[in-house]
Amino acid sequence: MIQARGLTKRYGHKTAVDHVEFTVESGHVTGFLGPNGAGKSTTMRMILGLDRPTAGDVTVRGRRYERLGAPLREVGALLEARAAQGGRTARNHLLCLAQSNGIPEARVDDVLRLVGLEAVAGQTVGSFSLGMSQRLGIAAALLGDPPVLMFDEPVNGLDPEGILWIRTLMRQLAAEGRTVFVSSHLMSEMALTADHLVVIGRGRILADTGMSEFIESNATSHVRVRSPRLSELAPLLTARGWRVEPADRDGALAVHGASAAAIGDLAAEHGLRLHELAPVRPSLEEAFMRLTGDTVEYHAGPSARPPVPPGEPRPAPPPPEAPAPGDAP
Ligand SMILES: Nc1ncnc2c1ncn2[C@@H]1O[C@H](COP(=O)(O)OP(=O)(O)OP(=O)(O)O)[C@@H](O)[C@H]1O
Repeated sequence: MIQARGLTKRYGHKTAVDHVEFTVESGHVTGFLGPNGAGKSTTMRMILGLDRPTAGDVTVRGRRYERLGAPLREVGALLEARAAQGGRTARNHLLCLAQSNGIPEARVDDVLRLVGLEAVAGQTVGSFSLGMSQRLGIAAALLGDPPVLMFDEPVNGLDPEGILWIRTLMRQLAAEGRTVFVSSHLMSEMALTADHLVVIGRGRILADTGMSEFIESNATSHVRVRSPRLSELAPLLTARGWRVEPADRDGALAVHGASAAAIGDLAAEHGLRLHELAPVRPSLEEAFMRLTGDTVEYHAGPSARPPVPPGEPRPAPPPPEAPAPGDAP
């Protein structure tokens, strides 16, 4: 279990983490989400004693990191994939870690096998791809067979097979009763991996809740409807008080506030054929964007902005640019 109480970190005038309270329970994969610069890495570094809190504290299994007798046996972490010294072989890198933490040599071969790096164990770490470095970092985290594991962006650089592997591994580690705390910006991946979420924005906790509760309380579902007679169907739907808007493709409608059955019945009553009637569950991405929208510090330009979720007011289009001298009218 990881527990933060009043955890605060200031860098000069910048408050990176602001009186944060949360508990990461064992037996679950807990996702740690937040926009860029929200304070995730700073929090993770404080958990691992790499940064000292300005106020408050954070404990792993009831003790601060620096008070843990054999840290690698208590908490394993992947923070920086490229942290290993480039001149060492993968096996030597792990062996040094094992020897300085009283871990038997046989465990090095176990974890190399577990992460699929057995065949390249004799290669220098500097020659590794990002994906191989990620696997090596995960091997180091698992070396002490710890009950608590933390991964910062673990799927970064992994190919689809690697992503599936780490997802399965994390779920398996949690099923064994371990505490698994993982940050990622990949919402679709997080939705498949985590069952609990801690969400941070501008250094403050915005949510600490189960995955489905988070999605349900921050986004709404709708029904996607396609019909060759949409122009007749749409007014009937709005007359029932259901909110109707164009869906994002195919000329379909997104209907909010009605079940698929109710829409189907209404269409049948009026003899209107339907070509699609599909309940759409809101995604983690949609829920995350709605909750954290106000806390995002670094916005992309308009063309790079993600589509506005259904039901949200759309931003006004930019005013037309004045034609440059010489432009064709
Ligand atoms: N050593 C430091 N000195 C000064 N400011 C820092 C330092 N480390 C982090 N910060 C600031 O603290 C805030 C939180 O940073 P942090 O790296 O924890 O965010 P993050 O949620 O991990 O972001 P990302 O998703 O981009 O990795 C940011 O505004 C960052 O610029």
